[in-house]
Amino acid sequence: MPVQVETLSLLNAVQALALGLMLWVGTHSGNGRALAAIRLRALALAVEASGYGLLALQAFISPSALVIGGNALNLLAQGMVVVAIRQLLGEPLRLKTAATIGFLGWAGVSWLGAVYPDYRLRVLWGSCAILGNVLLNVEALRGGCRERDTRARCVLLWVYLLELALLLWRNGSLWLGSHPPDQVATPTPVNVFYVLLSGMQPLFASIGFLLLYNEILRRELHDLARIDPLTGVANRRAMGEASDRMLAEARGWRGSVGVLLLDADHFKYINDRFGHDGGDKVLQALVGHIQSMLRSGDIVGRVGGEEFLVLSPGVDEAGLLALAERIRATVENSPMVINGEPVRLTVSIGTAVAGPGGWDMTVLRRRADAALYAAKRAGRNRVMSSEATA
Ligand SMILES: Nc1nc2c(ncn2[C@@H]2O[C@H](COP(=O)(O)OP(=O)(O)OP(=O)(O)O)[C@@H](O)[C@H]2O)c(=O)[nH]1
Repeated sequence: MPVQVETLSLLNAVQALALGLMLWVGTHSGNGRALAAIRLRALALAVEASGYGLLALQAFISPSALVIGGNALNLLAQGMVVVAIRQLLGEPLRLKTAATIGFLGWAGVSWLGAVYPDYRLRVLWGSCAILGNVLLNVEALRGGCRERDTRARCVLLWVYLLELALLLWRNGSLWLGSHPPDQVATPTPVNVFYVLLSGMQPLFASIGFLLLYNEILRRELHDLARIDPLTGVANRRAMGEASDRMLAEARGWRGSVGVLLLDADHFKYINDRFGHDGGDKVLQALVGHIQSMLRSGDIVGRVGGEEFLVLSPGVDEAGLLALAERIRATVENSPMVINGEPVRLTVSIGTAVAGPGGWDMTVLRRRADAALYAAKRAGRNRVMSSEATA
């Protein structure tokens, strides 16, 4: 069945335009980095559609205008996709690199189309520009097929891999074939297949892009559900998951996990004196002090209003008491200034160590809680071990 490049291009233009419109309208309300990236992708599709539109109208356009205009639109759309993917992933945008690739690609292709016409060199030059953009995308998506929760990155990586294969095949057939065409509109099997597949590419890439958007939103939701919004540390739920993980690991290699339960002393007074906002600032500063004392691998989380849990793998009783004492002393000796007034805060800490014979987090929490209660009763601003209060 004879297939005309113009007809295919028209179909591609309609498809890219429809996809772009759907993405644009579907994300029109709302703000944020991810939505902005989708809208940029939608605009890129509209630009891509214009490129295919030019190819469909080639009978009415001079060949050099087609080369100059068509490639300008194509390369512009590719540059926009590079930026959109990077924006979606939160990677550096590489605007300058994308613009340089686009400009050099367009200038070379235009030269080899209008001034010194050479179709094979023109395709090769344009392919190098496409290769540059694809490599930028692959770099942003790197590692996508390694982890289970980054499957959408993997899908997009495959789409770009197929694009590279298509480029290779097109150039190979041009340089090695016996009767190479002299422009993309010549209806040779290679050209028809190239326009057909490259026309489907926006569809595949858009689906991949939406999958990626979904993956990123899912991860953001996952994180949001596990972060305390006031202090930015793990919340009770995340600490529950972290303690299960840590205890299971330590149990595997017969190690230990230290548990610190820390409560700000007389916090009600701070709220009464400085207001709830002032109290919030004190809690944020307190978290900063705790974090400054932790080793890598230790985790702090907020498990109550002014109550924090620290998990420290691989420590023994003495090490844990030393860590607790360092935190207590740091808080006591670091006066904070709220609304221009100095605030002295102290904390009470209860400790417990998980090890052979005691791996149950509920029991550990209860022991640390009892030690904390003992520290409060003994006058506050002190560390108590569950061993001493057992
Ligand atoms: N600013 C602020 N205050 C909070 C927050 N969550 C809990 N609180 C306050 O923390 C105070 C806790 O008071 P209490 O449980 O009586 O304990 P306390 O005054 O610290 O006394 P002790 O623990 O016995 O030393 C209450 O006033 C709560 O309103 C919060 O997110 N922000």
